Amino acid sequence: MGCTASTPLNEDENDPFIQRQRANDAIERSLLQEKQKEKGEIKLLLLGAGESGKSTVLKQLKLLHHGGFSHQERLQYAQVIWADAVQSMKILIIQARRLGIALDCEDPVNHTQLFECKRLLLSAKALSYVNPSVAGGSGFLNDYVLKYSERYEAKRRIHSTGQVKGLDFSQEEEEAQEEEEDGDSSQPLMGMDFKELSRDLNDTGDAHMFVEKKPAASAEKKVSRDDLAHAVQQLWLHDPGIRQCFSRSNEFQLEGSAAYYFDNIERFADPSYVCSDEDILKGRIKTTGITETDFKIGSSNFKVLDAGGQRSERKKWIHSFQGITAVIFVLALSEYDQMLFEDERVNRMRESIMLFGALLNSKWFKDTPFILFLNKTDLFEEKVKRMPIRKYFPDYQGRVGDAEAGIKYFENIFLSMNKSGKPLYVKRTCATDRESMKFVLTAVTDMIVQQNLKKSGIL
Ligand SMILES: Nc1nc2c(ncn2[C@@H]2O[C@H](COP(=O)(O)OP(=O)(O)OP(=O)(O)O)[C@@H](O)[C@H]2O)c(=O)[nH]1
Ligand SMILES: [Mg+2]
Repeated sequence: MGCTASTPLNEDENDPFIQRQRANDAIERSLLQEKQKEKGEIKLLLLGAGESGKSTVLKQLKLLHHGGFSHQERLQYAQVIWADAVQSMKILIIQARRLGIALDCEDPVNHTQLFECKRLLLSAKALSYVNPSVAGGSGFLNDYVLKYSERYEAKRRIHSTGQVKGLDFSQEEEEAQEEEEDGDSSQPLMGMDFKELSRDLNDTGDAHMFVEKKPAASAEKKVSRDDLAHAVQQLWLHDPGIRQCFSRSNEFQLEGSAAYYFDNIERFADPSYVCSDEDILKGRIKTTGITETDFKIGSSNFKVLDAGGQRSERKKWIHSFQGITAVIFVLALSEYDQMLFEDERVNRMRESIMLFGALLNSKWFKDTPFILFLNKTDLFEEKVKRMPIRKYFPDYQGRVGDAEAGIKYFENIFLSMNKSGKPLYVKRTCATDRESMKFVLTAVTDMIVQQNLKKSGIL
């Protein structure tokens, strides 16, 4: 006979008290497991202004630790890049007119072929070449229409105060409420079907994109993707005015990877094209909300949160501020001469400086280490050769074309924002480059693991 009392099993199971007790035990056990899991988990939060490269950093982590991209993602990016390539070339034509840049393609007598390419392109509806379900469904379509909508742009300007916005969440919440009450600028487009969206993008309301209306007779005939790709390529390679306009793209909004799209347009013209890793790193899909991705790095569990960086997205950030092990703030160094997409009166670099200061010194991150990625170094090194930093930051003393002096200058501005003297690490990055990012991300994740172990008293 053993010393533990054995009770008949059937009697126990029917006893409501014991049943309740067992249910409670199970709940407690699972809460404890959850807590233990969270305790060991490292939470990294990617923050920064829109287009700074946060999602590209996440993509590099996926390549390193998540087995890369899914087939679905490869198909999705092929659709999105194709539509953006066509739209970006249209933008260059229209902006050249606005900036008074002479284009060969406007000359039907001496440049008949280029003229025809331009005509084809301006009459094409970018969205009608996209399979909306593969491209990301109605969410993508809504975002796409808003991105290129002249009417929405005008509304953005009217609504904006032109002031740099920090992290006054109560104010952001109020504004969101107001927008809802007087009809959120983005809402009327939500939930519309593809045909309506496509029409909306092409009607006279978005006139600056579609100044040249095609004749009714040719409206029925859809230009083939190959012909459209050829038109983009010809304009890119053979119209010097297009290149000149491209070199002034800091004066308007253009996709950061537009040159890559044009250089590779033939590949993207194939409707069944499956994107390479490099294509996905160069492609852009704006993040809305906050995505969470789990990684197993060495023996540590990481949760990486990627937040949408545009102003309208920032009111959602606060929901992810708790329990963060480290913040990675991504800055696009090359954007010192560009204005925000959300408000073309605000310099992107200045917005990032203010945003960084507000986050670094906020009560939420009092004890949280920050890692600053000085990103887009490749674009920055090219840009400083032709665009003086002093034009936008008058107190800059370095030589024109001196990339090192330029990086140091901005780095010092960011370091000087650190009021509490808490840990702040700086890394120079080119988030689209696999080799260098492998190195940077390995160093960063190792450092975070070490610090986390120290903090929890294990080291
Ligand atoms: N040349 C170059 N392009 C980069 C670099 N980092 C990011 N990009 C490109 O910049 C664009 C925007 O990058 P994203 O990672 O989507 O930016 P984001 O910060 O996630 O933007 P939001 O989601 O709007 O907040 C993409 O086309 C990227 O390929 C870089 O270091 N060099
Ligand atoms: Mg993003």
